[in-house]
Amino acid sequence: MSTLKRVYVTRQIPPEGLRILRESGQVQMDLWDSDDVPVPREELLRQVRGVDGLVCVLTEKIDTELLDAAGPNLKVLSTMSVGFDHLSLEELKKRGIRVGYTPDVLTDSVAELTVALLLATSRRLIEATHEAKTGGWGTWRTLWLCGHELANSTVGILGLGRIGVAIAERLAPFKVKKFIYADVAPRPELASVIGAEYVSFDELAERSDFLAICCALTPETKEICNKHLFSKMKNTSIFINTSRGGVVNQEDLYEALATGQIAGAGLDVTVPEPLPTDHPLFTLKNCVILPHIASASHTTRNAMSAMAANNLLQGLRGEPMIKELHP
Ligand SMILES: O=C(O)[C@H](O)CO
Repeated sequence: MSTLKRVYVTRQIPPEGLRILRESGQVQMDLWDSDDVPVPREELLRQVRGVDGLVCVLTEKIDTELLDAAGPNLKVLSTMSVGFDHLSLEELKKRGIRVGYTPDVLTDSVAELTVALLLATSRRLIEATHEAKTGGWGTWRTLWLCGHELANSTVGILGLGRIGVAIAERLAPFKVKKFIYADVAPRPELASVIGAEYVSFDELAERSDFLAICCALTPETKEICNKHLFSKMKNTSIFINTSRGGVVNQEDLYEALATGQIAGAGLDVTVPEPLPTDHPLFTLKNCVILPHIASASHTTRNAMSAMAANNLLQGLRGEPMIKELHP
């Protein structure tokens, strides 16, 4: 009888992770062999039947239905993501299923992209290239395409963790005057790295010239960025979200951008994803929307896939994982 553990991988993850799984000699792996199309739900429910381990990405909802379909053999779930709002943690815990995820390895890439998005939004780069390409570039004009600069600004971070610190470290050389942050509790150790001041949620909104959203999506943070927050922000402020779309009330954000309540927004994440091309946010010049690419560098995606594979194998061996979520 084979001692290989049965594993299903819900996406063609980057090569490093697949290599680790294939060469482990530990698993018999089935794979949804596409990166372009997520595994259809029906197919997923069929494929997970009786598996010992599952590697997923953030497009798969790991909920009661799926765990019921998998059955009692399932002992380890490994998600190739730092975010875990697609997982029913309570249900996983109840069933004693161990959960691996991939923090840290993506911090640099996400921080880098956040800075790029912030600059693209505040200095109106997308509008500017569009104007240059489509004949809007007349004479040099004194106030045309003026944006907002980081020098002497106050940068606010909602949810100070590894990524927020990494963003601040990258922004500091732009001569930011002050970093402030809000969170459920002060994070003195992390804050001291970037000299950030702990403030209330309202103060964060009122004082930030740039507001970077870095908190996880949880029931507490769902749509926490809504008209209350936007109404307290300055009309010169830039709002940047690279965490999860669900932390923002998009109708309220649209209103704030369309009425000039805030100056601009850069979003790498939306609800839903993909955001329909006829969504009102796409009509706004002061809203830059990216298709969830914050961790999308070759190095990082391979590192995430390797970590997801190693987490799974360690979990199946009953060893500590490199990065395990303890719900
Ligand atoms: O949760 C994550 O890992 C990011 O959103 C995608 O890399």
